[in-house]
Amino acid sequence: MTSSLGADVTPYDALLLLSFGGPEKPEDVVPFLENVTRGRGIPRERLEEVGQHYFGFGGKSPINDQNRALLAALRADLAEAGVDLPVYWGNRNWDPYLNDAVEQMKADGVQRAAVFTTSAYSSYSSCRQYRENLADVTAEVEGAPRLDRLRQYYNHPGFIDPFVDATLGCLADLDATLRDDAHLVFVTHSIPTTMNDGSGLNSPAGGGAYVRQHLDVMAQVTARVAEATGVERPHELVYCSRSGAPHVPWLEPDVNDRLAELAADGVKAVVMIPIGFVSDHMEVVYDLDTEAMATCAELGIEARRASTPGVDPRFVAMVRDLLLERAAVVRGVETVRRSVGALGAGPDLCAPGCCPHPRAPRPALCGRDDELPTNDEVNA
Ligand SMILES: CC1=C(CCC(=O)O)c2cc3nc(cc4[nH]c(cc5[nH]c(cc1n2)c(C)c5CCC(=O)O)c(CCC(=O)O)c4C)C(CCC(=O)O)=C3C
Ligand SMILES: [Fe+2]
Repeated sequence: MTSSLGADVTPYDALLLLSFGGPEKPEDVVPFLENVTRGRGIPRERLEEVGQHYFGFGGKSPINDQNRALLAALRADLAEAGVDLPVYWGNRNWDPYLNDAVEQMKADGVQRAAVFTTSAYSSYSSCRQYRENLADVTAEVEGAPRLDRLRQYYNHPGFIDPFVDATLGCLADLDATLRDDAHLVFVTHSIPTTMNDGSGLNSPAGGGAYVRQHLDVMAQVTARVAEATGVERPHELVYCSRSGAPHVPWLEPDVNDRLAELAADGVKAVVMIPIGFVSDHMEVVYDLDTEAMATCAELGIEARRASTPGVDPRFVAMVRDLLLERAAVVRGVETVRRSVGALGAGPDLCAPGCCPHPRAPRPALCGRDDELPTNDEVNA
């Protein structure tokens, strides 16, 4: 994917990769879970269960190595495109922490950084919570660089195209007798239904954006796969990784429950497409590759799991595209905002009150409701 945007990243003097973070060894697991769930009322049993998922993988989440690979790929891509920009990496919940990255940027004299998050969709957990962390770090680190979060990219071709190819690869890998009737099972992280209701609130898209955005991605991938194979396949969106108290409704159906229904309906093969995840997180390697795959084996369903974008060159180039696009916007230069599907490119700044905190409002950066005097002129 070549960008028509050139290589001018002015006024940015750094790019920050902002991710979730994950444990790297058994001793990390409990403190990591404490970081993630502080003040969130997740039942003890659920935490123990999730801890077991991590211990089952030697206490190491795949997410940090995925980010190290992305960091290296980003640096190589930028260098090759003639973009001279340092790239930093910080996590919300584990080392290397966001605060340390911002301290380092400050020490290096960075004035204004673009921030790419490893989270593609709108919702409190996938968008505003990252913006709250940016507000926190800006408040905590005196003289911190200004931080501009890059827009949502769930419908950018650099995110969609790798899923299309990954799905085609899985179909090709299935026995020819199963291929045409295989179901496309799109999977994302479940969230509380109230969190989905608030997702995108007050923006032109309206509430419920989390699910709507996923349905749009599903429609795109399904149509492209049909075009490439000449076969229209049944498809649907299901969820994994539900947590929280049992009486609180979360998005359903759970992938395992739905697989059981599909088997009962005579479905013999599925391709699971983890469109909720930009790379192989614990949810992908445990909830899908371990648990859902075991469910399929029990049910006699032949299953494949499509790969995540990871370090696909198109996904990596997308980050550069978003960066150059935003830099052009800030400079007041007309630019193309690439997107596919029905919903259009998302805004640079979030709408006031969108994706609200489930309990108590907190300052968040990169919105039109910033309580801190940043980003205002971007929107002017
Ligand atoms: C929408 C969404 C994404 C996708 C967007 C994004 O990527 O940000 C995401 C990503 C991730 N979630 C992750 C891990 C966890 N999430 C938890 C808890 C929760 N997630 C939620 C939602 C999401 N989560 C919610 C509504 C909760 C309930 C508590 C709360 O309201 O916050 C818990 C607590 C235990 C549990 O309850 O499961 C853990 C350990 C990891 C790291 C994985 C690794 O190690 O590879 C990643 C990438
Ligand atoms: Fe999560």
